[in-house]
Amino acid sequence: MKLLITGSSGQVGTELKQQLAGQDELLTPTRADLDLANASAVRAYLALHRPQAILNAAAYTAVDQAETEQEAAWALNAHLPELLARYCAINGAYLLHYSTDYVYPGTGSEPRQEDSQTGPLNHYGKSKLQGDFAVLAQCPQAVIFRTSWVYSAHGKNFRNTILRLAKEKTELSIVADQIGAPTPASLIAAISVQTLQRYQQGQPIAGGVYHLAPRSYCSWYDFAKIIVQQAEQQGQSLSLNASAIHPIPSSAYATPAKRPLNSRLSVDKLECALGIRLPEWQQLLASMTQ
Ligand SMILES: NC(=O)C1=CN([C@@H]2O[C@H](COP(=O)(O)OP(=O)(O)OC[C@H]3O[C@@H](n4cnc5c(N)ncnc54)[C@H](OP(=O)(O)O)[C@@H]3O)[C@@H](O)[C@H]2O)C=CC1
Ligand SMILES: Cc1cn([C@H]2C[C@H](O)[C@@H](COP(=O)(O)OP(=O)(O)O[C@H]3O[C@@H](C)C(=O)[C@@H](O)[C@H]3O)O2)c(=O)[nH]c1=O
Ligand SMILES: [Mg+2]
Repeated sequence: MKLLITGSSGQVGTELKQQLAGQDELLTPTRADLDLANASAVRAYLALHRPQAILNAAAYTAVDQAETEQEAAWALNAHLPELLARYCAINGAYLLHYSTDYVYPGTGSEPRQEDSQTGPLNHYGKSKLQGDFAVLAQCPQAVIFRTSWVYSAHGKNFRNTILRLAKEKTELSIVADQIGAPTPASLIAAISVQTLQRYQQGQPIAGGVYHLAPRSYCSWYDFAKIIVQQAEQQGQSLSLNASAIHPIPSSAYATPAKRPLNSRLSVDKLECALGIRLPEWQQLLASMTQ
């Protein structure tokens, strides 16, 4: 099958490319090959290459920058998914799309279900929610994985930021009142491959939104502490001790974009659809070797 992976240099895209290598015919255009913010260039690319499935791992993910670069965020997060979904609907192609916990308002303390009320607090979340609506309106068979707090060995993510800061600083203050689930890009890719295989075997899971994250939760503060403890255990030379990481409320950490406090995602729907049990975040982080 001819597969298009967009954003193949990103965290999720890199893992998808690795995990799908050799199995299918892969199209993995870079930004230099194709500017995904340019709708007519994307239409021409699709018309030329005619993929049979699209894994849309491209996005505008700079949350604070999206407050001022709204047009760029909307081009990638809302308009591109709509265009890809229309192509898939017209051409009978399969679409896997990725979304975020930031589409929810973060109220309460219960895990969110896929049909829970949305209400993004920032422009990144608003643009992603618009993308989700557009995908399902154009192509109801599409699968949207809403994930959270993505990290991988390579790329821009919280784990790499903390590992860098742990070599530069002796004290760190990290928000302890935002709760969610850190998700390795490799897990997202593995579940995506499984979902694609179900489609290829003629047994696709139902179209719609699924939460894709580990089944346990923590705060960014908890996550930072374990990241540093793990680096200490692996013998990395750090200037920061895990006991010098201090919990702070979000109100003490000013950022241009507001973040949700409760990012707990219920993963029952995905576990049931695929007949799997998702791991806990601690177990997944422990298996990171670099
Ligand atoms: N990161 C996170 O914490 C979370 C991410 N998600 C969602 O998961 C998905 C994957 O995210 P992640 O892997 O972290 O994203 P990354 O930011 O790591 O990667 C984004 C990708 O999109 C590409 N891209 C962006 N703009 C353009 C453009 N104009 N033309 C061509 N390529 C472009 C980037 O290319 P280049 O390398 O050239 O910049 C890169 O390959 C996204 O839908 C995201 O919203 C959901 C929850 C959490
Ligand atoms: C570096 C640092 C961050 N923080 C806080 C800020 C923020 O609330 C939290 C995480 O920081 P980040 O900049 O990684 O957060 P952010 O970029 O908002 O992460 C989000 O990215 C998008 C793409 C998503 O879809 C979300 O699921 C989520 O992963 O930690 C501190 O409290 N102290 C620090 O020293
Ligand atoms: Mg970020």
